Amino acid sequence: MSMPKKTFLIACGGTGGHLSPGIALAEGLVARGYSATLLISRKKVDSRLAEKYPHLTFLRVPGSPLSLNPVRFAKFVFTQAHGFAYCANLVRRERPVGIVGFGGFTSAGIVLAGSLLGVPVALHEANRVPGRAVRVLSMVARRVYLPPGAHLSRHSLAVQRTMGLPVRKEIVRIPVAGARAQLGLDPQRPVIAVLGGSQGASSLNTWARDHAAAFAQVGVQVYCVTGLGKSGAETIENPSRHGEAVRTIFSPFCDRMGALLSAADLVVSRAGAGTIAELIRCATPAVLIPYPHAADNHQLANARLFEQQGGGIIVGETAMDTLAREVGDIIFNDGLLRKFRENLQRMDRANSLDILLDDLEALAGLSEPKAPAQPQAEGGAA
Ligand SMILES: CC(=O)N[C@H]1[C@@H](OP(=O)(O)OP(=O)(O)OC[C@H]2O[C@@H](n3ccc(=O)[nH]c3=O)[C@H](O)[C@@H]2O)O[C@H](CO)[C@@H](O)[C@@H]1O
Repeated sequence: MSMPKKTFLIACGGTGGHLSPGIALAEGLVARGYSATLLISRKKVDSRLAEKYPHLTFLRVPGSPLSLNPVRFAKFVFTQAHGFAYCANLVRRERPVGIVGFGGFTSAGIVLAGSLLGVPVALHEANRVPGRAVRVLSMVARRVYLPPGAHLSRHSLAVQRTMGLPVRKEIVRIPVAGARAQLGLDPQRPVIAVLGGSQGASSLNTWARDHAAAFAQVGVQVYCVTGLGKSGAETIENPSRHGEAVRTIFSPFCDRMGALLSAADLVVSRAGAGTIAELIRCATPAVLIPYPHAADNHQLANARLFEQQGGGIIVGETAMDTLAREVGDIIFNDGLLRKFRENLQRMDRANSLDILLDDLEALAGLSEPKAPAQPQAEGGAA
């Protein structure tokens, strides 16, 4: 009779920035012979991202984000209490050997239930300014993974580890002509990809629409991922200065991020930790426009390291009127694009998933502990 597989529970819903590393981790655990269940939210973006992974087990847990609006606060309290009861039952039933939370409101119930029931709990923070969920829940965690240069001051260093963001295994660079053809783009013409994180960014969508004709004039194609519910799929053709048709594509969601980052000469994007890790993995230069209302301005902190390491530049939301000029200057500067790509290749840390898996196995008592990775200097890669 075969032994049941040891199970890890991974709480990673609410945004693509939480779910994508959760999927990467789940696939890594399954490849090492464990079973993994992903706890996600009931938001549309979670369902859409999960669709592509029918071989993984997803559970939609009750929960909603914290809000100071009285009605939404009452909803938060009610759904979190419901979520906690659901998670306590789940832990008793599944008897996981470890629990990993990637932050956000879906982590709270399972992390608290797991720690009360004696399961080793780890938290992973993707951003260079740790979020509220990770700060609060770190009190009960046996391990907290933080990006290079980030610390939780009130915490023992024995609990904290420096860790990059695990990237889904299919996000890899592929040959550019094939990538462009897959996406319905002309393989011969340059491409700018416009990304707004998992929810899309209205100001970047408007910018792409307003500048599509001007980029077409100079032969540049634009591929804009608008975000679910923000607009429908649409392909527009505008003339180049030689009268040829040049494409601009708007798509609400992208299932082939590896192909898109391979197709693009330059990305114009928000500065979510997930997108930045994928830009580094595919060595695609970017102009980052940090979302100005992100908690504690963490997107600016994420973007600053990317810029300091030479992967691209930052343009502030208030300087959007300069964005087209900046993008125009970079897209035709082959020397600068090459330099950005070289810098990005130096940043790649392809093994952060393996380091994470090794440490989780040790934490769950499934292997001998290894020496902790030395905290990295401020300039370490994501
Ligand atoms: C507005 C906001 O606060 N966003 C936060 C959210 O990221 P948010 O989900 O907005 O964005 P990220 O860039 O971190 O991640 C997006 C993820 O979704 C995937 N994707 C996106 C669009 C699409 O069409 N297809 C697709 O697969 C991307 O490949 C990536 O893996 O959590 C991140 C991690 O804590 C934070 O750094 C971000 O600041």
